[in-house]
Amino acid sequence: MKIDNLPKVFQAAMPVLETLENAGFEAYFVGGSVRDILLKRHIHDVDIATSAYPEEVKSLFEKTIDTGIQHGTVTVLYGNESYEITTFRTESGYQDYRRPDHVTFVQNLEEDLKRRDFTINAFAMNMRGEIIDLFDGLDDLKNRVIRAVGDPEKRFNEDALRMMRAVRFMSQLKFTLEEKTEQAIVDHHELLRKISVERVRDEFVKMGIGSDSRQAFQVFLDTKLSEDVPDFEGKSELLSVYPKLKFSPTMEASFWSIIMILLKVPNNQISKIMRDWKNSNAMIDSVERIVDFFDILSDHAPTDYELFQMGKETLLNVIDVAHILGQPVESKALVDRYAALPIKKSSELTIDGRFLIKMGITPGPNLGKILEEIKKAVISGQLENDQVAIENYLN
Ligand SMILES: Nc1ccn([C@@H]2O[C@H](COP(=O)(O)OP(=O)(O)OP(=O)(O)O)[C@@H](O)[C@H]2O)c(=O)n1
Ligand SMILES: [Mg+2]
Repeated sequence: MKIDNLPKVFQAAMPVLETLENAGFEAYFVGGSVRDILLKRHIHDVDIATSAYPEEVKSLFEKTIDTGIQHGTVTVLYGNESYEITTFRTESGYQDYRRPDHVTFVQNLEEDLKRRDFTINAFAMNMRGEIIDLFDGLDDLKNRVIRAVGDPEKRFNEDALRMMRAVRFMSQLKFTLEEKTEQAIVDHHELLRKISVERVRDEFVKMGIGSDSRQAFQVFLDTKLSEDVPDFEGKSELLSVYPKLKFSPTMEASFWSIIMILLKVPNNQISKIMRDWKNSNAMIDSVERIVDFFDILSDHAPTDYELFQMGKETLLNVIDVAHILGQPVESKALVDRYAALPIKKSSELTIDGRFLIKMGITPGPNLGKILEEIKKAVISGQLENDQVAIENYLN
């Protein structure tokens, strides 16, 4: 099979492959980008595999970074892009179920593709757009099946995170899980405990916001993978409720907020669960805000001032969450109202504290109150955002 008219991301990388081929090496696009071009999905980054050793790759390009040189990966900066170029390798002697503790470079593409997790992730594509499919991945793509390359038990023992990747891809791609691959997860789910929470979390979130999260969550439960992710109060209820949701959240913060709302987690305990999953402080803050404003929106139509406080991003998240939880909100009206607010940020006020002091108001908490009152009046349209108007208003 051959792909004509390769998308721009591949075109831009052509000179890199060409340089490697002209120097007598083999070079291919591999991994998710080849899968995604075959599925006509958006391609976010392209990975390259080559028969050249890392030192040889480095000698061929002007700007390189030693990304993971002991594992064979060099990043090449070319044009405005960067490409991870990895020497063909096998991975033997996995010890911690996470990373190869020993990689062996090989001269042969087949060996490299054999070590990969799923047939749909084990394609290679050369410069001419020809697809190399050694494990019938094209059939699996057609039948929309996630199937391990070779022996699934081996693949999961090499890297237990792959079990989470399996359910994540089910959700993202709306694929089903091949029987033996699923059985191997049932038999080995507890290996997931050896993987860092951060890596598990990233897959968990991708599963939660994928387009078929219901089906994927169900398999996540059925295979008992769910027993090997951070434990928290209400986890089992959550996991059984989630597949019943009709839609998938579109954003990571919405996903976590839905979890908190479904579990009725009090706002002051949100950070505990979020921290168990090793979320960043920024993510924790967003989720707390979304849950707060979701409560407000459930209670009454937000005032202009509340809309201002929410900000565009939180508003979109709250709408996302409300939609999925089946709570009717007039999302277009809200977004339009937000867009029509006289100011979107406090810094857009034409006056500030210093202006008020110059007007003779004494610094202190009272000044803050007056400033806030002016802001409210401007936001609600009672007062023009204009220095003279504000001066008159205060006198
Ligand atoms: N645990 C893993 C992770 C990756 N891979 C291989 O390395 C490729 C690139 O990995 P990565 O970028 O993590 O995943 P993608 O499949 O590209 O998915 P995404 O679109 O999310 O990047 C995968 O396609 C697969 O061939 C693997 O075999 N086992
Ligand atoms: Mg990738």
